[in-house]
Amino acid sequence: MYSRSALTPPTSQILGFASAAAIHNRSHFLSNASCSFQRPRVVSTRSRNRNFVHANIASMTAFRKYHGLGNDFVLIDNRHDAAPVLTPVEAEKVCNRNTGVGADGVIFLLPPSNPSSDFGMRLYNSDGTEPEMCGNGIRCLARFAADLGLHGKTPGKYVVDTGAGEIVPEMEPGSEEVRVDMGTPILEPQNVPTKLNTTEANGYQDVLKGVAGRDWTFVCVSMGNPHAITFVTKKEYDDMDSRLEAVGPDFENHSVFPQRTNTEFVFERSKTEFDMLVWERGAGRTMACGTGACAVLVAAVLTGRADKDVPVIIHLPGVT
Ligand SMILES: N[C@H](CCC[C@H](N)C(=O)O)C(=O)O
Repeated sequence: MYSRSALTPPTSQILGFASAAAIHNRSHFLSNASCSFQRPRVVSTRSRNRNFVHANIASMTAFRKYHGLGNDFVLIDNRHDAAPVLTPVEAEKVCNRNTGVGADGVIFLLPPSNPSSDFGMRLYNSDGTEPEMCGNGIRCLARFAADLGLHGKTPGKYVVDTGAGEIVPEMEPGSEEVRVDMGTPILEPQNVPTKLNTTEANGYQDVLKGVAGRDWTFVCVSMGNPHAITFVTKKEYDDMDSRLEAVGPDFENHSVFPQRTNTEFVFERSKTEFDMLVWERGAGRTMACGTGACAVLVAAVLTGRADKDVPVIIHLPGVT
């Protein structure tokens, strides 16, 4: 569940998380086999009536696993090089939940790209594509940096270069919680980007026709990455939950979203409580989506479903 402070001028997004990320910070290792990326190949052989297990481990890449409200990531300390140590294809293999470590993405803690920042962040979705920003991901990055004993120029915060500009996660001393101002939402359709006419003159909404067997009214918002938000009835919400894997890609890859899109299906319980189902660009169904939660709040305010000065709660399936 996201506890969401109200929109504060200039409609920046303070993303407070009701339940701090449960942090899994046991170090793990990935093997980089010379010919292709594989996990340590563990071969069980039978010899002299005993089972032998050989781990074929070539070079190693240390990582730690973190999640924010179930949105989980492999984190790699990549400060030694401005380029991620894994390729998108290798990252995709790492994210595979059957043959890899399993994650929604791989996040790289990079050296800063300008003197005013402390670190850089790049990430690959589980399909190997690279998004501009990740709300839960940057929270996990902040915890990762703190667990590594790293400090920013200003105590209690890290200034991080991202594809969406400088983002500053903050950590209360001694607290597990990481809060982050997600910046100002982008609403101009051409900058989301979307070909839908979700302009202010059009009430920030437009209809996408003929997807998953019906038409949908969308609000489109960028938090550095594109989001398409549609408000549905409880019955429609539950129906979408049952067929999200089947139809999610139809929204994600629709031609009205030139850079694809994250899609949020939202049921309005009240002006202060919403249920959010998300099909993420490049990651599919995830338990939570930080930029998505921000985009949903913005869409609710723009359509009069929430008051920008009143905090709201966004409920996520499977997260209590
Ligand atoms: N899949 C997203 C990036 C991760 C966003 C989400 N995990 C978050 O917490 O904001 C995209 O391609 O835009």
